[in-house]
Amino acid sequence: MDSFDIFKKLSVGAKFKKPEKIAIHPEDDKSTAKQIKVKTVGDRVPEALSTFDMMKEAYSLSPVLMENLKNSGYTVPTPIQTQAIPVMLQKRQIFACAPTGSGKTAAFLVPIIHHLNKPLNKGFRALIVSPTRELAKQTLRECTRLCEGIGLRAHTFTKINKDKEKFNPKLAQKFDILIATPNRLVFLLQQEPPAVELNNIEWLIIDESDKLFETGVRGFRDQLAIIYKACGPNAKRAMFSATYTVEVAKWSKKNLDGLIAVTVGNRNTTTTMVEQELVFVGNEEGKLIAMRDLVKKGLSPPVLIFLQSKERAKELFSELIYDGINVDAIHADRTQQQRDNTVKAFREGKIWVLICTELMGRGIDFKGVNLVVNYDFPSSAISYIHRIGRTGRAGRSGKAVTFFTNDDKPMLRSIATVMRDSGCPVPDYMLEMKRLHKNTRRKLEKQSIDRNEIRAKPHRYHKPNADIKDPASSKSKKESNDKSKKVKVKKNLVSIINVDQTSKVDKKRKLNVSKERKVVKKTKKSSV
Ligand SMILES: Nc1ncnc2c1ncn2[C@@H]1O[C@H](COP(=O)(O)OP(=O)(O)OP(=O)(O)O)[C@@H](O)[C@H]1O
Repeated sequence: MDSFDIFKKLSVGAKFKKPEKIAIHPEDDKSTAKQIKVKTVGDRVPEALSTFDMMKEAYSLSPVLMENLKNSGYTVPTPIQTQAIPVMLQKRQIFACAPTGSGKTAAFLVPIIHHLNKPLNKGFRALIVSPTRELAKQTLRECTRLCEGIGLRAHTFTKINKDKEKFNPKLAQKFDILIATPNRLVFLLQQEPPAVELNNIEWLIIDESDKLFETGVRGFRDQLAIIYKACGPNAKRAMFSATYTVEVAKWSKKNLDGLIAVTVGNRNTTTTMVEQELVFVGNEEGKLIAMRDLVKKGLSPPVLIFLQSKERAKELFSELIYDGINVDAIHADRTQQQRDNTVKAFREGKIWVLICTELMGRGIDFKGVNLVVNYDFPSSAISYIHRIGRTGRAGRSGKAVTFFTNDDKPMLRSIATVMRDSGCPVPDYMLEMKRLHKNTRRKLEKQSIDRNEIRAKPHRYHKPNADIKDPASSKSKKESNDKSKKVKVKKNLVSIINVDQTSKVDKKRKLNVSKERKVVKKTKKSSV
């Protein structure tokens, strides 16, 4: 029996039957469409659209915009679009919650493009706030596509053209729509004089609103307060997200006059298009074995692999690149240019497996991702929903595999509950596990688990799991450090031997691995 057979014996992974295909469009399948409930709360809710043509008749949508929708392949509105578009076309403020990959971007872009109508040369009139630069760029692409032939121009800030961003009223006047991350925007707003003018904003869209309301390290909430103030009291606001949090709902109810809340399907569930699997892997070595087994069985690219930190993303990259997998990694330690290149290469199919952190967990729309692997267990149910939502988008099916170890037990119940609520059968024992107190859960969500390094060789001196006694744990730290150094040196020798047998690109990437390993060792703190 080899190590993999042992792993299989140990595994209590739950394999789930593939969900039935559910229609993204009401017309695709009338019976299933009825199951996608669109709930609204608010006064005088506008009639939902059943076709895009209804917008032309009821709201005189421009033929060019209608044509652009058609050219994007949008022939029938998705459930969120059926309701959010008419709400915004009537200039009502909205709080919208709809599953991942269900077309929320077009749901807010179409009404703002309609309202802005044509370029006025008076600067930004609509602002879309996105949590990451990658998402901002993606939204810019969709916006540019939908604005074609209308003359409206959208802009996003990047670090690369930092200098050009210095207050330049002429440059800013050419643009109508600004798509920005809160960090960058607040930085520019706080320049003396402000490097960006938001006085004319008519629509303020907060994409991934629950993320931006998190009171995290970056203090998104404080940043949003600065942005709101800069936009002035007349800007209409719209909040969009795939996940619901009480904080955003309460804030919206209190602050948005005439609010209409729109919810598609059940709150905080995953899309039904994703087949979900939870796999117990014992410990960190088990994860690598399980990962290699997935490869052995045959991966169907594109594949996304999520890790909890940039250090771990680098470590897994170092392992998988040796296996000859067409892999790359994206995380906060890479330059903006490197991140852009990696995203582009993955979109173009030049990279098949992309290792990433929470940075890519939200909003990113890679076409046709077949598999999401949660190599590290997500820190919260919300994170799980967004991560696995990178597959099963726009009516396509997908698969998500989540590895867990003994260390992940405390959060297992909440993920299992999301799976059950999304229609996946889960073993009863997971649902019967102890429910964590709200405060404990929040604390756990904020701190990432201290995990052993990802390495092919067994960890002779790894942190012992609760159930496994490690005979080496009593040895002095110095001794174990010395031994692990020896293993590292050996591995680097192996990499040099392999380099000769590979292509030029692989040679370069593999040689970088040794350098990256050293950096990983130094920066052991966990962040994306
Ligand atoms: N009416 C439509 N018909 C067909 N495809 C659509 C339609 N609207 C949007 N799409 C496509 O669906 C995919 C997902 O859309 P989008 O990225 O807006 O999802 P989302 O709801 O914002 O997801 P997330 O919550 O993950 O950010 C995109 O590829 C988009 O082009």
